[in-house]
Amino acid sequence: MTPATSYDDLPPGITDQTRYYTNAYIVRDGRILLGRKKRGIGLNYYNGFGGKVEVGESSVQAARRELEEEAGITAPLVQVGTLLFTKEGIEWTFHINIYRAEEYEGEIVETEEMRPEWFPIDQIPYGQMWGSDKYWLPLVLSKKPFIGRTDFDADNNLKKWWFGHEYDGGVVSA
Ligand SMILES: Nc1[nH]c(=O)nc2c1ncn2[C@H]1C[C@H](O)[C@@H](COP(=O)(O)OP(=O)(O)OP(=O)(O)O)O1
Repeated sequence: MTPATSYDDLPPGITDQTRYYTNAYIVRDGRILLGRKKRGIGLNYYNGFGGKVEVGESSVQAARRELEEEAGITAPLVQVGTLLFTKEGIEWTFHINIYRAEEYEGEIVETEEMRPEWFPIDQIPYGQMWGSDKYWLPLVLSKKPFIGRTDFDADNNLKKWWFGHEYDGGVVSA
């Protein structure tokens, strides 16, 4: 059988190891719910709520579980994008499905992992977020399905990126 990938043919920066993650945003009444990360990679960055997809789970099941674990709420999440994230020194690619919802149930709570905070959508703290989010979060807000790739160095500086989405009848790079 032909292998799915050949090392000779891989695009630069990609390995054949992939790990699956999720990231979810609640957008409601002109505001977006972000969480300030309290531990791990991306400490103190504002982000959506999400994490690793566990064995036996679908991506959307993982997204719902992580939202509940990290913010205490449930929501009818719909996928809006996919991000391939690489970081120098990490040998796998993070495949992150991005979700959004306009409604939620439950009471938003601070957890061990995240401190939730609402931001007006014209005051998103991009300076305290992963460097590529300013390019693709607007696509989440406008519900434009997208796919993208972001390559970071070991110090979390954004080195290269590409986002594609469809609009006005064509596919463009944002
Ligand atoms: N908003 C974002 N923009 C971006 O460019 N990369 C992001 C991102 N959110 C997460 N990533 C990347 C960086 C990070 O190393 C990886 C996994 O992110 P997470 O914060 O979800 O991981 P965690 O290790 O906290 O997962 P769990 O422990 O399962 O919650 O995905």
